[in-house]
Amino acid sequence: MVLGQLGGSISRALQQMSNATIIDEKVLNDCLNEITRALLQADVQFKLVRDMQTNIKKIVNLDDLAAGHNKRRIIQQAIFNELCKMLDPGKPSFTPKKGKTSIVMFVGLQGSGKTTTCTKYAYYHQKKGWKPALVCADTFRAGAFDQLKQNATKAKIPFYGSYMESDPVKIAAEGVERFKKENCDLIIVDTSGRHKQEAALFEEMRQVSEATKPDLVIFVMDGSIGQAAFDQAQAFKKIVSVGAVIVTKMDGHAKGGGALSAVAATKSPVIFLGTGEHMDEFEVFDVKPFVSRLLGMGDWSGFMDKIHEVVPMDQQPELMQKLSEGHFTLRIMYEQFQNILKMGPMGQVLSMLPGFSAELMPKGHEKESQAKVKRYMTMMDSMTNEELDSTNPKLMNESRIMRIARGSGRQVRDVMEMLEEYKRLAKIWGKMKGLKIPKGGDMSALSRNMNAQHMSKVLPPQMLKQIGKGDLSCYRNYNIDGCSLFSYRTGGMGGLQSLMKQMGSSKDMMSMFGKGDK
Ligand SMILES: Nc1nc2c(ncn2[C@@H]2O[C@H](COP(=O)(O)OP(=O)(O)OP(=O)(O)O)[C@@H](O)[C@H]2O)c(=O)[nH]1
Repeated sequence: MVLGQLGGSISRALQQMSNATIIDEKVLNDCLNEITRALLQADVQFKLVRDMQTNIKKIVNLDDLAAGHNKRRIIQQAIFNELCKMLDPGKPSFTPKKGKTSIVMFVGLQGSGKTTTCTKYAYYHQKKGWKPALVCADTFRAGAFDQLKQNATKAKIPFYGSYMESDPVKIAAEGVERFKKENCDLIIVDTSGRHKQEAALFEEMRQVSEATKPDLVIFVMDGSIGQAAFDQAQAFKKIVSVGAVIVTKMDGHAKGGGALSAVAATKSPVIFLGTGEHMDEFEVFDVKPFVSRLLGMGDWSGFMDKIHEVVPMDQQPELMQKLSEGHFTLRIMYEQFQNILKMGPMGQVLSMLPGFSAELMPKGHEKESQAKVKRYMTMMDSMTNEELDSTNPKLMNESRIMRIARGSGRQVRDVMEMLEEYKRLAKIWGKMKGLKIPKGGDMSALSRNMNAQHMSKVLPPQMLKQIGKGDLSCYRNYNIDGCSLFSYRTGGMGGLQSLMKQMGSSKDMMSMFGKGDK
């Protein structure tokens, strides 16, 4: 994702500034010019970038800063604030309430990903216990209704549309009426898209809006449209009251800067990002953690949320209990591998950690790591329950190893390698023995109290050392190996502690850049 490149360029500019012995006007200007270049390359509108530069210069008056002030921190904070300001229109969008009927209308150009996003939006809410429904008021594109019907059926979401009726306004009104009667709490109306901004599309859109009286109009924008984003978003805003933006295709070549422009044009917040064609490739958009990640400052809370997301809540206390008793079995390793695969691209997850940006993660290694994890899991699929649940290393004798190799179509040495990995991990996890589990198994309490010591258990010692040195270049070559991911949970406090010192305590950092400790 090109947005990763933007983050990388901004982090590098900040890093270069930090390397300078004295921070004077020239160093500040060089840093700002570098950031300006990066933003323009990412398709952020020129005026926005220029305003940002002027604002930062106004805030950071080097002459006024008394000696002893941490100029780097002040500059970094100013850049952080300005980027947040660009993405935060100052007022939140209308938020539908579960159990109370809300009508949400989707608008956007043809191919922006409206229909796909409608289903993702419905699916996201359905998973959270809502009763969503989809109405297809796109009568312009022949396959639109079929597409929506197919997606909705897959996700078991009720839908409404017609092959015969050609009046989108009539369909929209009928669909909304029907689902109101059925007590759906989130009625989503998909509208037609056209090649470009044309009068007929806008008139139709206005009429659909008038007939359905949406509580929220979401403008769906293809993240790769670049500089055109501002005008396009503004044109839609003039006709219907756009209240929120969803930027799609952020997984592809999207430069992402268009998102910033769309916010400025519609004065509406980005609420989600589309990150793939699949139903669950949909991320809630949160300004501060997003900018933190862009600047390579990490997003602790996002990282922990991701972990909570993939380790089922009901498994967390049980897992911790077993680990605290010193029981690390092959089954636990298997379940952990499953969780890792669910976590999604490693680069994306690691970009939530301070010092990382998605760009710094070598792409090629992700596939390799995943293939290795999958290979290990295939071998474990050929094991008996007794083997999976045992903590006795002697159980795995020669004949069992040969049987597993045969059963999984792998070589004996592959099975040996997997068992070696298990032993290594068992040793590491053995250190969890005696861990105090929060009362009632409340794992979120554990993560809320996250500090340097906890983080040191999830990061590899080499990485901690490099983070401490502030040397990000190493990540280009850092061999992210799916299996050594587990070794991230061991040792190496020094680096992280010094990082924390540089940035203030983790608590400071979270309240400054993220959601903060609750
Ligand atoms: N990679 C990627 N593809 C996406 C994403 N969102 C949508 N798409 C794809 O973009 C294409 C167009 O998406 P649609 O949902 O049909 O777009 P639309 O805006 O409804 O199009 P019209 O109905 O013609 O206006 C499809 O191939 C989708 O699979 C995304 O976040 N990432």
